[in-house]
Amino acid sequence: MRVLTRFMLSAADARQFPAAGAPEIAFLGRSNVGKSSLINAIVGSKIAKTSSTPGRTQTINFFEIRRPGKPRPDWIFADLPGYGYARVPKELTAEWPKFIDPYLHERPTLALCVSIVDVSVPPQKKDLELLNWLRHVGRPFVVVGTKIDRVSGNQLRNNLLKLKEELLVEEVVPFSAKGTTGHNELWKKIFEAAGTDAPATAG
Ligand SMILES: Nc1nc2c(ncn2[C@@H]2O[C@H](COP(=O)(O)OP(=O)(O)OP(=O)(O)O)[C@@H](O)[C@H]2O)c(=O)[nH]1
Ligand SMILES: [Mg+2]
Repeated sequence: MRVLTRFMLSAADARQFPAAGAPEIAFLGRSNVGKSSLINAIVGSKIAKTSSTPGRTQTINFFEIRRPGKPRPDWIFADLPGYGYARVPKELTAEWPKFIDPYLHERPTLALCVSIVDVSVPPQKKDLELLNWLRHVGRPFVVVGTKIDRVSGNQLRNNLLKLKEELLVEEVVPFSAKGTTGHNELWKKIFEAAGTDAPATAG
């Protein structure tokens, strides 16, 4: 889908969050799982910095997303720092719960958490921990299984099944940032969760 994007700010602290506005979509997952790439893929431009070095995104980065012709932003996308990567400085890891917890607890306009997992590796304990955290906070979430371009056929089916079993979810949306799989499906979830006024269309 074609959208216009605007970088708002990077917040390293709850006091720096932008004023709540349009329904907000948060993108969460382990370090290097592909959060920033997923955002770039669905908006069709490189707004979020990606890197093969885990721990690249260390702040919550906010973006306004607007459909062409709309006077106001339709959504705010929040690219969250990855968690659970041991090689980032220890102080920073210690900061994460403090930093993300107020966001998940208090952000009034948070409409959907997109919880991103990697289908090319077995389900990880950290993935389940994040979902349980979201369940505890009571935030709606959708699980997206990214990097499907790295696995094929049967293996993909098996990995998706295993993810559903171990993460205790009914659905994992297959996705690739290197192709088009899952993009429309994810947009549909965003429209539904945010109560946006028109269905997502392809293209
Ligand atoms: N093959 C493949 N590689 C991907 C996909 N999505 C992301 N990657 C790669 O995975 C690496 C990490 O991607 P990022 O989008 O920076 O990951 P992130 O979760 O934002 O990382 P942090 O911000 O460090 O937590 C990069 O090398 C990407 O090119 C995908 O769908 N397929
Ligand atoms: Mg990132």
